[in-house]
Amino acid sequence: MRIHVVDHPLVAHKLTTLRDERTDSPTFRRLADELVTLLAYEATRDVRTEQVDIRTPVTGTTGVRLARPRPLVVPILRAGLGMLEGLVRLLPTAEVGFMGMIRNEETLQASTYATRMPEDLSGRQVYVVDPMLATGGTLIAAIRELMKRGADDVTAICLLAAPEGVEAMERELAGKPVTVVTAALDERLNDQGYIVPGLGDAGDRMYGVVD
Ligand SMILES: O=P(O)(O)OC[C@H]1O[C@H](OP(=O)(O)OP(=O)(O)O)[C@H](O)[C@@H]1O
Ligand SMILES: O=c1cc[nH]c(=O)[nH]1
Ligand SMILES: [Mg+2]
Repeated sequence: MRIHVVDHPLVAHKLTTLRDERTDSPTFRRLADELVTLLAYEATRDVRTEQVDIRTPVTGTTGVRLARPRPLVVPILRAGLGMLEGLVRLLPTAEVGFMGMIRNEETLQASTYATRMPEDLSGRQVYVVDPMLATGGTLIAAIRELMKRGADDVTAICLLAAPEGVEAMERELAGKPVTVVTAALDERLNDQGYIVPGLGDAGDRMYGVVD
């Protein structure tokens, strides 16, 4: 597994406002959208392309376009939904699959309540988006499901990652073709499994508190 922490002043600036408890939901959603677009630049570095012959108004030339099969983007509901548009804007040929997952706040175990994506992902590049990589339970389960369906190259784009979650992914997905791109690797998890300093509950901050 590869991890890439994007070190860029614009990313750091936007992330600081995102973390700030005074940032309201509309601003939080806008910043999450902007941040995924910046992270996508790094995350799509190895997106597959094919050569194409075109004519400019001046001459013929050879360029590239996104290859088939199309990449698949998978937001992990709820909070991952806030990162979807920012990514598909840059990957116009991508298809979109959905996974609804929830972490039990007592046991910290992740469970899946909805899945809607192709059964056969053989040969597909998949981009999973979820703002928070905390214990790693959610992302590990999601990536296992994608690989069970045949995905051969998975990139996870997160806004924040905890060292505990990165270690769990390295242990559980050792040797798998997985890359994690994140805006920051934070200090640790607290006793409730929240990332420190973190930004709180990403889903609640985007969409409001659910009982
Ligand atoms: O790495 P983990 O310890 O598994 O935690 C990370 C998960 O927790 C959050 O989702 P949550 O369960 O709060 O669902 P929500 O997006 O509906 O709020 C977050 O968006 C991740 O999916
Ligand atoms: O800090 C955290 C950890 C898990 N999920 C969140 O939304 N925030
Ligand atoms: Mg949540």
